Amino acid sequence: MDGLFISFEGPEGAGKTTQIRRICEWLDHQGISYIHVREPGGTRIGNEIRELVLRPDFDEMSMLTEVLMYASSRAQLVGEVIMPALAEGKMVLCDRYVDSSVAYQSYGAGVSLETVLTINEKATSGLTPNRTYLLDISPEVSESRVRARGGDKDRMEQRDSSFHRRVREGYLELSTRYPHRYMVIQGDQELEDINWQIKQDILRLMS
Ligand SMILES: Nc1ncnc2c1ncn2[C@@H]1O[C@H](COP(=O)(O)OP(=O)(O)OP(=O)(O)O)[C@@H](O)[C@H]1O
Ligand SMILES: Cc1cn([C@H]2C[C@H](O)[C@@H](COP(=O)(O)O)O2)c(=O)[nH]c1=O
Repeated sequence: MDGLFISFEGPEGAGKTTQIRRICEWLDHQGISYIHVREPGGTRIGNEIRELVLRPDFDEMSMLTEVLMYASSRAQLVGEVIMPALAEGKMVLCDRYVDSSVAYQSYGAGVSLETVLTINEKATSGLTPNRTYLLDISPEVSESRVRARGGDKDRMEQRDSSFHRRVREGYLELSTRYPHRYMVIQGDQELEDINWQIKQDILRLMS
């Protein structure tokens, strides 16, 4: 039987990685078999693509190149890691997936929805998550968390506040378009409260 495929989405600093780590610890305790991957990345090839697509000095990168790079990393991840894990009945926790391309490259940067969806349909062979947790935070909270994290901003983090506002709106639109797949969680709640909501939902999905 195929395992559950779960994606985590949201703006920069929304808390995806933090929540996934806690869910992994919980799944370990429960003895539930899972894998945890992130995008872009998750494979040798994907990790190389990640370095390229996020390089802050690649100003000349065209939007089509950007869409194709995220989709290339995804195609490799789906074929090499995600599909085999699901076929073995493992749960897959994915830190970002196709909806990131829709939110960032389409809503944020203006690439047509049709282009992003067509390319990603090919890249994923149509594989869609069973559940998507959208950790929703305002651009102000996002900005302050990214600033507190320190370090240099990557190519996406460098984009202006209107871009990040459109990304957030894009995610919220996706959540209304796919209400059965999406669960929207306010990302500025206490870590433990968010974690509890996700765990309860995973238990429901597994029952
Ligand atoms: N609910 C929360 N309340 C306060 N701070 C939080 C919360 N969740 C996460 N953080 C903090 O916000 C920062 C970003 O969290 P995290 O790396 O998990 O976000 P992310 O969504 O994975 O970010 P990115 O997409 O940029 O990689 C971290 O410093 C983390 O400790
Ligand atoms: C998968 C995917 C990601 N992005 C953007 C979103 C973030 O700015 C970075 C990834 O960094 P993170 O620390 O792992 O969140 O890439 C995108 O624009 N399009 C995508 O498809």
